[in-house]
Amino acid sequence: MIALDHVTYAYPDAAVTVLTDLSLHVPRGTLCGVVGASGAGKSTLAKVLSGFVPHAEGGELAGSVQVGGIDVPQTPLAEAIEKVGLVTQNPFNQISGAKFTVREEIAFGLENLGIERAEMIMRIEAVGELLRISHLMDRSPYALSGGQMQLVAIASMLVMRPAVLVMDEPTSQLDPGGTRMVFDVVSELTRDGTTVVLLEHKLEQLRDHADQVVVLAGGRVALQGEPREVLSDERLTQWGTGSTRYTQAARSARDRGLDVPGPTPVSFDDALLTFGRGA
Ligand SMILES: Nc1ncnc2c1ncn2[C@@H]1O[C@H](COP(=O)(O)OP(=O)(O)OP(=O)(O)O)[C@@H](O)[C@H]1O
Repeated sequence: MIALDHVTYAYPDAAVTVLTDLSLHVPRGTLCGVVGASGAGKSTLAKVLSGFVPHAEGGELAGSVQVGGIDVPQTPLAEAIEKVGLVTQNPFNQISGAKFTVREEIAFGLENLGIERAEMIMRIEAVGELLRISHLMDRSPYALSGGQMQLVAIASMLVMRPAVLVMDEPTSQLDPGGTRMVFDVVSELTRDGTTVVLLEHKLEQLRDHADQVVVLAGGRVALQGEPREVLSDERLTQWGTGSTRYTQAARSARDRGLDVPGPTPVSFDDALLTFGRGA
């Protein structure tokens, strides 16, 4: 469903490449988490996957980018958007600026897709309930809190039902309850066949929800695999991603000679099982 092969990219007039000979394959219906230090190129990868690079930002892109059945660099952005939805890091940038209410804002993409009115109404109501924003529908998109705006930005993408969703830190402005809800919604979408790439710093959430995790470092995929294995890898510190408090606690216990059985825990649930108090 996603096949990037030997992708190299530099922004216009930049002396160095941000992505260098990067290859990444993600099967359909997978929730793929991407982690990496600040500046590792996560947002750039999101823009490559969705076509904003190079279509909107220019620059030099080499290699092959196949996403949701299309060759992204060869497909006009307006068409690519139908297949690959991008939730940007800053929801304020995603608001169209052309609509007076949240309902109209969420309808904006559907209008461009030519979806008929009854279907549009049905989809908007459904996404409003799913993300618990039905009560905001008549508000101005600019009279929302950062977290509410983030949910509206996510709703605007989900409502178009793209085959692939790329989400760049979609829960950065949400409280823990909102974060859990978004991760649960996204997991549910993958069960229905949507492929999701989630660029994220919240390692515990990725451990609990992702099917696979990718570490970006030096413009390449440094590591890719099962979430617990990847997120407890000792090299994460050297790659600038850090580790969760549960991983740190287990390591420090081992350093003091204590017996911490099994694989290193990453999340609270892992820690419960590791210390024998699970289920
Ligand atoms: N429009 C641009 N023009 C030139 N350089 C850019 C542009 N956008 C990003 N960069 C550079 O590309 C590199 C990767 O940036 P990117 O935003 O992709 O990293 P990131 O991993 O998403 O970081 P963060 O976690 O801080 O969001 C950085 O060195 C950044 O300065």
